[in-house]
Amino acid sequence: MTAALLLLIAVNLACGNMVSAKNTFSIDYKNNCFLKDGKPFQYISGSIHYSRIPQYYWKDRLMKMYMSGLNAVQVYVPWNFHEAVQGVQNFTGDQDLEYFLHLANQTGLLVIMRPGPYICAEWEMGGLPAWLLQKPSIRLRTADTDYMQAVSTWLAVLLPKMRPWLYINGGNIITVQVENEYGSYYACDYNYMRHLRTLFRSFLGEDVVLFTTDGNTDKEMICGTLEGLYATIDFGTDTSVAEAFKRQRQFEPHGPLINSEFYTGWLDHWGDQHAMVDARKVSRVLGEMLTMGANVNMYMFEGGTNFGYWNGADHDSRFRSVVTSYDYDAPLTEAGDPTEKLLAIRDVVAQFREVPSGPIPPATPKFAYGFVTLKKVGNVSSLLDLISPLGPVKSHYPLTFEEMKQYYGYMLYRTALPRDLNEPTPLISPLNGVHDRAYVSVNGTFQGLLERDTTLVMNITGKQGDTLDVLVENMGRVNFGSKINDHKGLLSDLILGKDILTDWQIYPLDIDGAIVRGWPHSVYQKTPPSTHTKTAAGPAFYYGTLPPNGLAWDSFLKLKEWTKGQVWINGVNLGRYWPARGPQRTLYVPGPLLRNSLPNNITVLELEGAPAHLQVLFMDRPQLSTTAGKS
Ligand SMILES: CCCCNC(=S)N1C[C@H](O)[C@@H](O)[C@@H](O)[C@H]1CO
Repeated sequence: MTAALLLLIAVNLACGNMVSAKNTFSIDYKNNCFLKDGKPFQYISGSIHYSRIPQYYWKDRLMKMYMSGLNAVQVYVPWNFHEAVQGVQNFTGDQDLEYFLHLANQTGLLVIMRPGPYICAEWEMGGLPAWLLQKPSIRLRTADTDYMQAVSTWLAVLLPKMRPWLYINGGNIITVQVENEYGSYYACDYNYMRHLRTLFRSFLGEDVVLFTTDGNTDKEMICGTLEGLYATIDFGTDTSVAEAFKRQRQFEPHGPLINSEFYTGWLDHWGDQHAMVDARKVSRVLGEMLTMGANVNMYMFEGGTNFGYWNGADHDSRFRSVVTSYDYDAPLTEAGDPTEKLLAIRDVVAQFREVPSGPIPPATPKFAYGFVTLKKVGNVSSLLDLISPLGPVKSHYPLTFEEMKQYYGYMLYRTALPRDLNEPTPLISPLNGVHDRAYVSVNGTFQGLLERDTTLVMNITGKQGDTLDVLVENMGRVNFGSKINDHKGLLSDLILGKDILTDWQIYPLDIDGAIVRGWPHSVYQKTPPSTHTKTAAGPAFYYGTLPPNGLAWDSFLKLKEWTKGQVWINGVNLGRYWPARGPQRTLYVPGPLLRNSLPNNITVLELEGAPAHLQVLFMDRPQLSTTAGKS
């Protein structure tokens, strides 16, 4: 053990007893630790995102975290999860943040709150609402007046809700993070961070511990830290603990050592191999940090799911969308099942604090409901009156999702072919303006696709006047780095041969609204759709029912030999599937969304091509790591 490490250990073990004082939580700079009610306190925490777990299961996950020996949980607040539409804030049901805090409190868990306003988290646009992009020139995560106006309005709603939950006010929130890894962002705008510090102090008071988190490099710490905000770092199992905390000490010579995000696993993009981190490495490095008296938050402890359209994306060399599962190879699986990694972590924690006696609550029961054969409803192009009831907006040039004031999901761009295309003719996105994937049909016949960064040209044929339909999918906005101002739709013109395509009819698609209102089952339950080939390539809806069987247990939906699309069960949007690319091959189906005595409505939007068998399979185990190509 190096001298530096020994010194760090010695200093941090010197955290002595102080005068006890009820409901206080502060930093003891003399003894390099937190003081909770005047006594030394070390948090051993795990990240859990309520926005990725059905409310029904919040208590189950929190209990498992408590029984694992944790004394705190770390929570992000995704702004867009609560305010998807500007000015309409939702804190009910799965958005009931205060109920989540109550359950954590009831379970005996303290809370490290991370309200953003930006959170990264592989979440759509890092938690920022897409309606911010209605001002195309907005400079996100800076002192930009329009951005700060929206942030101030949001925090004026959120932070007063958090104030009573502060530990120093009798609640369970012990510390609050300002922004998120700001040092990783290009802007390095100290006025922005000062604005936020003022807002957080004005709503939360002078006594709560405010902190920042950054990667442990000089540049990140220089741009991410600010006077009055305690600087913490994040790192995983492949970083030297001593080196990392030495970096923190450069910015916080005194006070507790803190790793705010100790990566227990990692995220997956579509097309990746499923990321896994060895449990023995996690245990070893966790033990090393706890031996030094450091405070550690394990990111993630329970990952959950990117339901609906909530997944984010990364854009380094190219755009890479994050998968629906946020399993993260975390100690609790996506479905909340304890793993060997959790047991190994609990054994380490038991060396430093008493872990609750008794068993870890078991995995929730899973059930393999078997096969369901679906029926085709029809091609997207033929169903616009149902899924786009407001009808098209006419525009000479294409409009983006944000200009159309639809922020998530899918949008259909329609125009007429300007001339006969007797030979295959290139349809080109010369400025790489398809964000993110476009499914192209002529007169309802699928002819291929364009994809951001990878497929900028495809060939089509047809006759003058034929209907050209371009269905564009928003695959999740970039959540990290300088490209988070990620507009969606057709951001630039499409060229057909040498002609710029114009005179568009742009259909916003409210698929979720139609399905919540009972479509397509309410329409076709009695009279199945008349014609339609059983399958054909191209964007189309399929539907079926899983019969009730007296059980509403968790399950995993496998769409074997389907290509790419979206699934809804009983009106709930389960998220995206893409078995053609992987690594994820099944979608998590939380038992509470199933009905045990009524038929369960299944709706599938297949974007490229359904298999002839039209079957989907409910299994009792997930498949998150099969390599592409295997089904
Ligand atoms: C591939 C680039 C990932 C950037 N994100 C990083 S470093 N991370 C830090 C970030 O604070 C957290 O929200 C998560 O996004 C985490 C990765 O799971």
